[in-house]
Amino acid sequence: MANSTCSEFKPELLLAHKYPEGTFTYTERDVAIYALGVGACGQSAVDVGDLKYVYNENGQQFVQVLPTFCALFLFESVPGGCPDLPGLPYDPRLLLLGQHYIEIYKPLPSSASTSNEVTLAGLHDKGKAAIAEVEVKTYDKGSGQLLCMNRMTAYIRGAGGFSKSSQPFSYSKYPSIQVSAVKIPKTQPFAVFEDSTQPSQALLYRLSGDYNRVHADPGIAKIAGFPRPILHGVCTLGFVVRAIIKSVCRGDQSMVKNISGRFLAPVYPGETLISEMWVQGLRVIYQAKVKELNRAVASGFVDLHRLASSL
Ligand SMILES: CCC/C=C/C(=O)SCCNC(=O)CCNC(=O)[C@H](O)C(C)(C)COP(=O)([O-])OP(=O)([O-])OC[C@H]1O[C@@H](n2cnc3c(N)ncnc32)[C@H](O)[C@@H]1OP(=O)([O-])[O-]
Repeated sequence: MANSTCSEFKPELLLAHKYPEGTFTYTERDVAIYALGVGACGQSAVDVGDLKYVYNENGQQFVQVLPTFCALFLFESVPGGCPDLPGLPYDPRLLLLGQHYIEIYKPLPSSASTSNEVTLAGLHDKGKAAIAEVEVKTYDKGSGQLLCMNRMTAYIRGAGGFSKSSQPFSYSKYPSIQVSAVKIPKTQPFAVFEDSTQPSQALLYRLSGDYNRVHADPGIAKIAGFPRPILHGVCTLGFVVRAIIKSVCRGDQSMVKNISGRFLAPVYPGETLISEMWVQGLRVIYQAKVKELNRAVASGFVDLHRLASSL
């Protein structure tokens, strides 16, 4: 439950809050369902780049894992993406995903049991909204190795104003460089990738464990201020990163090191996404637009371990 009974904000209570450790166990079936959820093979069942994420193609022993699969590790510990914030009551129906950041330390196994350590990484009073940042470190239970880190930035409309407006509360436990807003270059993009989401995209994506009702329930979507259910931000991110792997990494998903996304406007299932990419050293800057509206919906960067030799 994303709720609390206190009405007065007590930062010390919130910052001292201990979140329970979560366990997330997955199999190759989960990996394949996730890949379908972020559009793999959505345009062609024999897509040359995508089939390996959903099928043991060419006798490959294991189904390959998309790097954005990491985002799922958070939802076992933070159901619906609504963090428990003691002392700071809010309406979970008004919460949106503002940003998402991922660091990948080890290649993701195609099946594993993981333990997930949850901490509050940031809290900011923006007046009309509160911003809560939840960090999850994921360990492989078998080897004890740290696999990845997710940091979700929840933008909670209507929950701001909990501190003095002359000195708005702001706490962050990580360097600001990790979230620096990207500047979209004025030059022609290195690559542009178009992909359609399906009308059922959010209903398929949620089966991977991200069950926030704003993505499925028309009534909840209306209360949240949308004419119909919206696509999960991390689903949009999955589409974009898959496009970058195809267009810049020449299909090699192991090149991806860090992923950062900021969600600028909602995407409705069924809309067409256009991902524009610019390569700057080992960083790929991207912007995703909804084609039908020519509207930017997400921007950010993907850091790579290396560049493809054919670039
Ligand atoms: C979580 C799980 C549940 C939900 C899942 C989903 O997937 S939902 C689907 C996926 N998500 C979506 O579809 C969400 C799509 N995005 C939106 O609808 C809007 O961008 C918004 C409602 C998040 C903010 O709009 P607005 O007009 O209310 O904002 P403003 O421009 O007036 O700025 C106010 C302050 O907030 C800052 N700030 C602004 N934006 C962001 C951000 N994204 N991120 C972080 N921070 C942000 C900005 O810098 C400023 O601070 P400053 O500079 O004063 O210190």
